[in-house]
Amino acid sequence: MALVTPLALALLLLAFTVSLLYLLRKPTPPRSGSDGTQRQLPPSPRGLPLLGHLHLLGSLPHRALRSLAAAHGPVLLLRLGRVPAVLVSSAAAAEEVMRTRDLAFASRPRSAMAERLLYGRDVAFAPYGEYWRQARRVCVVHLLSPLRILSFRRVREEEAAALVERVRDAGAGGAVVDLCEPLLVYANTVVSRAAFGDKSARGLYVDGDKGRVLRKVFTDFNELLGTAPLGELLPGLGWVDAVKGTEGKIRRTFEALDGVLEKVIDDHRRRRQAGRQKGEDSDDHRDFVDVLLDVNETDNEVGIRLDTIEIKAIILDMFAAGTDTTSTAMEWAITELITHPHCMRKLQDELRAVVGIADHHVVTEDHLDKLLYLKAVVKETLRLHPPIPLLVPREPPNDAEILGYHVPARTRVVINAWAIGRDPASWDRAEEFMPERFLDSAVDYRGQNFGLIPFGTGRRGCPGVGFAVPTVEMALASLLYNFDLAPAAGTSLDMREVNGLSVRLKSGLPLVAKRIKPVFVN
Ligand code: HEM
Repeated sequence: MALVTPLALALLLLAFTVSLLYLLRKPTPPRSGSDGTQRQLPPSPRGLPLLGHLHLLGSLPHRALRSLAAAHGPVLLLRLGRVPAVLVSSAAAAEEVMRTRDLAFASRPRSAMAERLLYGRDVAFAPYGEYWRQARRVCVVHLLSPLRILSFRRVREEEAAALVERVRDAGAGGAVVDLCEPLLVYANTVVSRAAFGDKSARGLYVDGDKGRVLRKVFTDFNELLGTAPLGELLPGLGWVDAVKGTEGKIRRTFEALDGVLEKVIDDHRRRRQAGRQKGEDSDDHRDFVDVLLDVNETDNEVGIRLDTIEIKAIILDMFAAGTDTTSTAMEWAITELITHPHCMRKLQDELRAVVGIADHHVVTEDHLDKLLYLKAVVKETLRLHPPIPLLVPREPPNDAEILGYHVPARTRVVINAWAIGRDPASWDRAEEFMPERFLDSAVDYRGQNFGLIPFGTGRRGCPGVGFAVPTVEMALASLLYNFDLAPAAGTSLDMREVNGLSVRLKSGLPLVAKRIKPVFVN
């Protein structure tokens, strides 16, 4: 996270100096509950005044937090600047938060960034309550239902074919391609076409200056959502965000996105009006904007009514939640396969066996059900590299409990899915990439197995799993059916991570893509 300017650094150093004096004092024992009764708080490592435990997070908090949990236990009380937080790092503790006491932990903390960028009316950051219940129902029942997801099958197949062509063209003559770029374009285009429909999405992703500017706006949007403003964590430092330009960037990004959404919604309204006059009313190819306008215009069975701002907020949520996460999962899958050539071979053998080898053969979604090793590869990738390693924080509005520890009301609850996925208590040879572990196993990521929770679970679990998984599988199958991927001669992959809205590869994924067979273009 690019949070620190020289000015902020000076302030942090000052805080450190004050803290050194404080360190000479005895640590404070855990305090009682908010109503004054004595209840046992989770253990808490020694913190610093002002910063609390913020300085311990480092640049990759999921890693630092796993070390803290190893030293102090699976449920820890931390203070991130002025924000109290409980860190959950075991499957048993996660199960208590997301299943046993799911209702108590079904709210989210307030995020000033999300309020600014998502109109304070989205789903993912909304506090638990009537608005969230209704908006989430719209997502689950209307936008992301199995039937709706199936209706985007053609989008995924066409975009996977376009991805293959893009990689073929960029890698012509043995040129090195940073695969992260085409994978992100693929994830973005699939979500854009589902959200806006083919016509409007094509307008957004045109090549040339306009397309580039818009892609940059969406990149900034994801980057901002992955940033915690300093002022939110440390009292009195809100002005630092203004000085370093975050405020201006938020305003510009918000205005640009708002303009795009206004135009797309207006176009849809006009087209729908014209279609109604012609008597057209087909549900087959409705995009998200159409579906939300239907909810907006009709009195439906549960009386949900969305206004234009809420429609814009929900659409932006789909971009925020569904693009970086999906492309990150694909990046890590390819990275692990390249560093485990026997797994790559096994997957490519499976692809040839299922899809066939004739030149005109292409991967379609009909093949996905038969690609069992591919499914195991995706699960193993999400176990070792959950794209959002600390999930999305929860916040109990009232006093609550985790594994017998008292959790005071409005404490932020952070679940380290990355540490849980690598916990030797749940996994044999936990640090190793072994897709075979899933071949004869019913374990999956849909929320019944708390050792594997890349999508969270319970009331706030990800409603986009059914959209994300075929998107990831189609791209991986199409790429690995068509290309042998390898680092350029004399280089190896840099597997270091960088933190953001999702945790991605720091140096990208520079590869040579050697065509296995002529790419068939339909
Ligand atoms: C590999 C891809 C994805 C991953 C790893 C992922 C992960 C997550 C996680 C960890 C959460 C928070 C869960 C919790 O608090 O228990 C979440 C929430 C959410 N995700 Fe996903 N997601 C992915 C793709 C998608 C897609 C494609 C969409 C929609 C098109 C989507 C829509 C949402 C929404 C709307 C929420 C908020 C749910 C709520 O707060 O009620 N996600 N996702």
